[in-house]
Amino acid sequence: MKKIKLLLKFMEGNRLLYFGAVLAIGLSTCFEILIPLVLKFTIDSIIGDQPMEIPNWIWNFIHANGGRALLLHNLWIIGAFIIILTVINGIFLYLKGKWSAVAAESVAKNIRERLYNHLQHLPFDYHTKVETGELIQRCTSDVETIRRFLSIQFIEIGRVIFILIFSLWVMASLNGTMTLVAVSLIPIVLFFTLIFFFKVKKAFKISDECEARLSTVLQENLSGVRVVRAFARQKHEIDKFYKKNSEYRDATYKLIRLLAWFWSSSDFLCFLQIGAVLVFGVYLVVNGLITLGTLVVFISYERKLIFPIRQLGRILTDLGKSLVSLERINEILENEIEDGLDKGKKPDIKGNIEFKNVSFGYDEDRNILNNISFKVKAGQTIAILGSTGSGKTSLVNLLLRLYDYKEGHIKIDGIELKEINKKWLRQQIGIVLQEPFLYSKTIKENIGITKKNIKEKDVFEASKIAAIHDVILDFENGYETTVGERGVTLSGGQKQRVAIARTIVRNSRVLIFDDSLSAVDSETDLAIRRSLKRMKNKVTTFIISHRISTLSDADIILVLEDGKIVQSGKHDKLIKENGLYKRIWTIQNSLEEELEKEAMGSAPVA
Ligand SMILES: Nc1ncnc2c1ncn2[C@@H]1O[C@H](COP(=O)(O)OP(=O)(O)OP(=O)(O)O)[C@@H](O)[C@H]1O
Repeated sequence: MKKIKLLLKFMEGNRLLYFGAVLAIGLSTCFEILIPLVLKFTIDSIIGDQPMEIPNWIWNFIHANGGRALLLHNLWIIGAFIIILTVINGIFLYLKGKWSAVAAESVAKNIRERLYNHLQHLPFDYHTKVETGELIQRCTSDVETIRRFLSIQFIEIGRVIFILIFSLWVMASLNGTMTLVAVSLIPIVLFFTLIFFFKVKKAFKISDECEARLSTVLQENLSGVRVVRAFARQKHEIDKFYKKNSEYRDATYKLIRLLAWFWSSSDFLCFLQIGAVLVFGVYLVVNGLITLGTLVVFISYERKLIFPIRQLGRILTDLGKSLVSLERINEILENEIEDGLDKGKKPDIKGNIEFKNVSFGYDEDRNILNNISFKVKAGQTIAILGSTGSGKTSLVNLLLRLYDYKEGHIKIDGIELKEINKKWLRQQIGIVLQEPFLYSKTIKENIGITKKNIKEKDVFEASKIAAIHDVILDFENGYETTVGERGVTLSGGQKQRVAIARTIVRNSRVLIFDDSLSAVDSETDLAIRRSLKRMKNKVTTFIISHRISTLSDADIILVLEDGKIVQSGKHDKLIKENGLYKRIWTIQNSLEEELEKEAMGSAPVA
């Protein structure tokens, strides 16, 4: 019931169109029902000599225009009348098809827009947990299933109801006993259909889930195709795909077997019912209990009645499928959107940041960050070093309020972070993510994507700071060079620098580089950091890096281990302390020395 309500909610704004479609199908059914009655009248009262059981005004009309004799000698008039009825029936069927299709398209558009809108507002955490392939399937295939149901089957339910009412009413008025025979197997067909509906619903769900798993494998494989190639994992990936593909095929086979079994056995029941009408009807005609015309009406109504009832199985199956799709869509919509995204203070951020005894964990029972405290003044650079998984990204994510801290305080310019409007905060703080994502657009569009009406000179300026301007100008199409999906036509370092330019162009007072200089060489890294220092505004900069040379000239360096600050201070102080910083510095220094020696040794003697 909840799902039906949801469906009706999605239909808001299109209900009038659906009402029109239902009306059209009702009128079309009336004309469809009328045609066998005209045949009965022709067989019994024009060709035969039965009394004309027609309304008086029709009788008067026929009588005034030549009577029965005229019709008998001009049977084409009856033929023409039947054609007219068929054409009117066709017009109503056309209107029904048109209106229901327009309404269904509009509903599907509504659902897609609602889903997309909702996905944009779900918390960051949601997107780190769900599979993209699964989401894509829900936004496409599941919406399509609902669209198809609403456009075709939904209205068919109305048709079945109309046929049932009109034909039973006419049949009962013609002959009660024959009507009982005509409907004798209908409860069995209906029962059979309903049982089948419940069985098949489960099979459809399994098949859909298998399809989703298959899309996920495909999507992951295509996104990570370069990793697969680099690690020569093609066989593993192909095996994985084959497995999911076979599971999908098996689930679909099962479904098809069920459907085949249903169609064949229900066909048998339907023809048995038509046969019963035929045999019993012929018996009644032979014994003069009903007319031949009445038998023609019963046979033609029986076909009109029994097949749509059998079709009810298909309709209910599709209804079941649509309800499953609706449930899957609803699962997304039921996720709460990010809390208070546009609520809170919108201070003019200067960049003084303080962490005071901050603790945070993704799960209730495990802290990722413990008792973190430090202060950074506007314009200073703070660097964070730590082993993998020590909590560096988590720490800067807190600053953007992608997650909220559990304990302690984070203050920006003295204002508690939780009081600041999330949307505003994210507009004020620029972050270059660990894995930069570039759109399939030109480099210029990629850099300017976060700012409206951006000026070309600002794009150039940002690119110069990111040390990518000259590289871009060297490309044949310069800034108009289209970047392939995920930026594959650029090198890792170039991609990182375009992403840096994209962040710099926003003129944020706080910048975060989450290991974003890892793919650039030391010289470019230095050039970028120097340009950042020369920027007009005082920018508070967070740099996460594993490379000591990137961190060494920071005003404050934090060393994280297991979510705790184990060392902090300037480079000169830290290299004197025994600890992680000194260890990494020593290793990196000796590596560099070795590389230098190797380079000297291989240099040609002048
Ligand atoms: N969305 C999440 N849900 C649950 N746990 C997470 C989530 N993101 C990160 N973690 C866990 O939190 C811990 C810290 O992760 P984080 O990404 O902050 O580390 P990091 O120091 O930035 O690592 P790296 O240098 O590898 O990027 C890890 O154990 C990680 O598995």
